[in-house]
Amino acid sequence: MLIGCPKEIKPQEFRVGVTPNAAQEAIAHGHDVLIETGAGRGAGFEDADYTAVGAQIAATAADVFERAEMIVKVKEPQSAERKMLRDGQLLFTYLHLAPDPEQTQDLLKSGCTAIAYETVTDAQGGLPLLAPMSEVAGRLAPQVGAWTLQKANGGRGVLMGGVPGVGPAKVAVIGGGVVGTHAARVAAGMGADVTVLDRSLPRMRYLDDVFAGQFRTRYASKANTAELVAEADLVIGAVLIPGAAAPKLVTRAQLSDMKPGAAIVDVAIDQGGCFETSKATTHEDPIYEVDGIMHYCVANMPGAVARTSTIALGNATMPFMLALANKGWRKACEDDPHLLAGLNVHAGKLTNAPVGEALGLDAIAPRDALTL
Ligand SMILES: NC(=O)C1=CN([C@@H]2O[C@H](COP(=O)(O)OP(=O)(O)OC[C@H]3O[C@@H](n4cnc5c(N)ncnc54)[C@H](O)[C@@H]3O)[C@@H](O)[C@H]2O)C=CC1
Ligand SMILES: CC(=O)C(=O)O
Ligand SMILES: [Mg+2]
Repeated sequence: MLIGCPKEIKPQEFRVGVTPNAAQEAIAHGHDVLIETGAGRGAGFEDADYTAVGAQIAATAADVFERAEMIVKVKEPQSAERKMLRDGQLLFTYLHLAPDPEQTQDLLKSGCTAIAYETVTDAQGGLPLLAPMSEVAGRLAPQVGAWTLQKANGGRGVLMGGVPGVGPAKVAVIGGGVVGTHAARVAAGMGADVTVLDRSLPRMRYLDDVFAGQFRTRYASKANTAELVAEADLVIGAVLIPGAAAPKLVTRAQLSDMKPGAAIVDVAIDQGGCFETSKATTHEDPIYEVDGIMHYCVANMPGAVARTSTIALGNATMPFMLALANKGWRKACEDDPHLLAGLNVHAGKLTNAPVGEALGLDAIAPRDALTL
């Protein structure tokens, strides 16, 4: 199979979908790999690193989209990229369709087969292709939250760890999954006073067992969430209902109960965000203020640490990319229900129920798409 990897064009997105290591493995399996010139540079990989393992370099994205049977990317295809997708082409990348009706319509119209990293599952109930970027975004969240809290950025002027004689910042993390756990660990490591809110008792038992003494857990009832949000210097949004639009857990009215200059980092923004006042921002202009509360809502946070993120993502996507290339998408999905769970669009049909529900569109079962 010819595997194509264009350069990412989302603003300030420096990751790349195929690493030289992944290219080398695909070539060893008998496939061809076509990389757009400069695609890896932001992550520290030069064209020569790809040609050294036998990959070809394309001069333009158009060339990659025209020739490749499977496109492997990082971020959802942008409007210009969607115009280049064609009938029968396989797309393997993050999609985040639930909050994005325009992209959904374009993918349906293109006739492509699109497998979304964020809805591929594993046997433990996890999301193996979201997890590495959730680890990165989780660990970045207190770092960007600490920066947002600085006075020059409109924040309250509170230092995460305090100093001797002055107490630390209070941090509330809503959602104790992968993002939430890594955010809580780093915030606690910075010396902050951290509480994680979740609705899953097994998850909170796990967190309590492993992180007792580092941070606390509270059940995410409306009342507990309201209380902790009002007390917090920094609130980190980290909830997920896989595939679905994020539930809105903090209303605009609640901002007036918060301390002026407190900060919100809504990591769940890629699924629409869990604060009513969240709207996606970019690394170029990451923060904005609503009712005295500073919001950081960058939908591709891991792009800021592109080298770490690219290698971590490549480690996770490589076995799935190889299965898709070796067997073709139908057989690969037939053999692996977890990869099948990643199928979001095929032949003009939506194949993910939570996305359909979020957008008010019909969705068919992914297994039924295998015979279309
Ligand atoms: N902005 C960015 O750059 C990035 C965003 N993300 C996003 O971060 C979000 C979280 O991802 P993960 O941690 O991997 O998901 P996860 O599935 O590991 O964790 C989500 C947690 O939310 C909890 N939850 C669900 N509904 C809740 C509610 N109403 N109240 C409290 N807790 C609730 C679940 O029990 C679970 O523990 C996702 O939207 C993901 O796409 C991930 C990576 C990068
Ligand atoms: C998960 C995601 O949206 C990202 O890594 O950009
Ligand atoms: Mg997005």
